[in-house]
Amino acid sequence: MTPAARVQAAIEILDEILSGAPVEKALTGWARRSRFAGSKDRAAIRDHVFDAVRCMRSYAARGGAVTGRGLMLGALRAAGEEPDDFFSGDRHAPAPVRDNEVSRAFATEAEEHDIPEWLWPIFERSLGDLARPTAVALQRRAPVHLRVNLARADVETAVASLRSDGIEVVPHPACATALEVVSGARRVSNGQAYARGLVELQDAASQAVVAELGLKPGMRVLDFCAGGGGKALAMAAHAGVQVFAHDANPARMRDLPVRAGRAGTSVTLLAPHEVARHGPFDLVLVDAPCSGSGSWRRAPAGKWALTPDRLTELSGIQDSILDQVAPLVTDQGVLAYATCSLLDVENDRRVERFLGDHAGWTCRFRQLWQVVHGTDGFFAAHLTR
Ligand SMILES: C[S@@+](CC[C@H](N)C(=O)[O-])C[C@H]1O[C@@H](n2cnc3c(N)ncnc32)[C@H](O)[C@@H]1O
Repeated sequence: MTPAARVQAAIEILDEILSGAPVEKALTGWARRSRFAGSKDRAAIRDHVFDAVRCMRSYAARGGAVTGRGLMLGALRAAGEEPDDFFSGDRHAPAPVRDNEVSRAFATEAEEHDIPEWLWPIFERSLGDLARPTAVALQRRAPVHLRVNLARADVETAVASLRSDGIEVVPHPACATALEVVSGARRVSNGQAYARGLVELQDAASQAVVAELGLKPGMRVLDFCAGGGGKALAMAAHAGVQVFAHDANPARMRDLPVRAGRAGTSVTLLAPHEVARHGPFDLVLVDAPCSGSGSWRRAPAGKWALTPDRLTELSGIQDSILDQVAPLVTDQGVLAYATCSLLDVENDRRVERFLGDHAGWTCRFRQLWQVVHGTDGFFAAHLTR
């Protein structure tokens, strides 16, 4: 496909997304209908689409319309490309740019920085001086991070194995197990290092959240919101730690046993009615459902789907999960609360609410990992009696 044909494909996919289709579904639907496209074409089109969803507001302003065409026109202008080189009207290329398809000045800072208008005051209050640089970082692609699975290999062995797969990495400062892929990212999931369980795909801040838990041999820990099990697996890589996993939606943990097997570790899945009978636990991790604002680079549609009502609803869910798990923690144990959110209403304010309602508990650790420091945005607090 020509570069212009890739732009035309992105326009069609973006129009589907703007009509309400989920991003992945729109991309796979297009790929299924377009067997002529090679893997490089698909990857380039995917990048166009994700870039445009990340920068939906600013590209629409630069492109003059909230349409697939407007977004791609805005994308080319933002990148300093000459739109006429792509919008040529040639076969498979978009039609030529019309006189009324002009760029306009940004109406607000939120528009310029691709944050929903209603959220900007909360974003600014939460991040202070880092609000603008964080919003800019969220407009860009996320790096690919790997976790070295210490249950299978040390860092040197994993790096050597990745190199023989054609993947170059550098250590990431957020955590001793974290590597950042500098080339060959698309080879990771088909490589030997991954197949043999030496590495897992996991953001460095997610790894750092687990590294800060102070896991020691003999501990029994519960991952209460285990989902796909990224953190449960990272905890299970610690020798002598017994990991239990639970999720309100157990189907989300479906792949966890296979992933644990590949990693040479073990995680015991608990159905909701089994949790209390296995408690209390030395550590309960609540990796809570949240806005996902810290990972909007990877899942940018979440940025536009969030509403004030949903944010309020999430706070209620976060509070009720914390209340529910507090009795599952041993007297000397730790309740670790984590979110991949940058917003104070999901982080500090939830901790303050918990401490206000639960006499005798204190917060002995609190940290926000910042997107501007090269990881997803993540928050963690350790609550003890
Ligand atoms: C942020 S995700 C977890 C990600 C996962 N820990 C990881 O590292 O891959 C939050 C999870 O919480 C689950 N969840 C939502 N409400 C819950 C509840 N009331 N109790 C337990 N889990 C819940 C969701 O199904 C979702 O899988």
